[in-house]
Amino acid sequence: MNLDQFAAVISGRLIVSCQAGPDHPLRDTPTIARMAESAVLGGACAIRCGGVGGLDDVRAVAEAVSVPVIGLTKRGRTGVFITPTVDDALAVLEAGATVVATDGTRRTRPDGAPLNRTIDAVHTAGGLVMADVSTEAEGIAAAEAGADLIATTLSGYTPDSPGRPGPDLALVAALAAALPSELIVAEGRYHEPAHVRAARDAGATAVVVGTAITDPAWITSTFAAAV
Ligand SMILES: CC(=O)N[C@H](C=O)[C@@H](O)[C@H](O)[C@H](O)COP(=O)(O)O
Repeated sequence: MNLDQFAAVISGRLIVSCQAGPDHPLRDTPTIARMAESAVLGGACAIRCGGVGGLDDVRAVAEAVSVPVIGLTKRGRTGVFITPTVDDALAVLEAGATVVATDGTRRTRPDGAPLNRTIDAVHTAGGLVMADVSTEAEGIAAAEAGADLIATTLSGYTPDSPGRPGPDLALVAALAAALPSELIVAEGRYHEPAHVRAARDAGATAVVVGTAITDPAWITSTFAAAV
């Protein structure tokens, strides 16, 4: 699938992130695949997956659903941890992803290669790249490096971006203004449909929702708190 085709699939649509942490009761590859199928039934145009479930999750989801998969692996939780090396990115593509999500910040990567090395390798292998950034400057640099999509995924999770309880709509608006011809994806702490609408109004091409759809423990806690 080329970039124009992928853009047509996701424009104005919801992407669902199907992941579960290492100690979560749903941390099981077939369960993640069924979660992805359920998300597609509900209207997800693409599935983001992998994470600590790694390549097994990417493979299983790509087999289970007909929509495109945005795949990633995670190495730890500090520094550059989302699909951090060229080899990781190629393995994600090989596992069946249409798009490889990778850290798009300007921090040193574990293999020492600059971001554009990963982007070029994925492009050569026929894939697309989503750069997960935390600031406007990182998004601009990632676009210059050739990333196909710029996502706000890492806002609140790097030393350069303050933590916050809700989504970073200001970053969505800043990226959309600075990069009018790029695909801007809003991701990170979109917990309500109103947040998703606000991201679209701020200029996001598409919005990724994870926890609020796929983590029953988190969902239960929001109801439990209201009792
Ligand atoms: C920072 C990081 O590691 N984010 C990860 C990226 O894949 C996932 O753990 C998030 O669940 C995903 O970004 C969706 O966000 P939320 O679950 O907040 O809707």
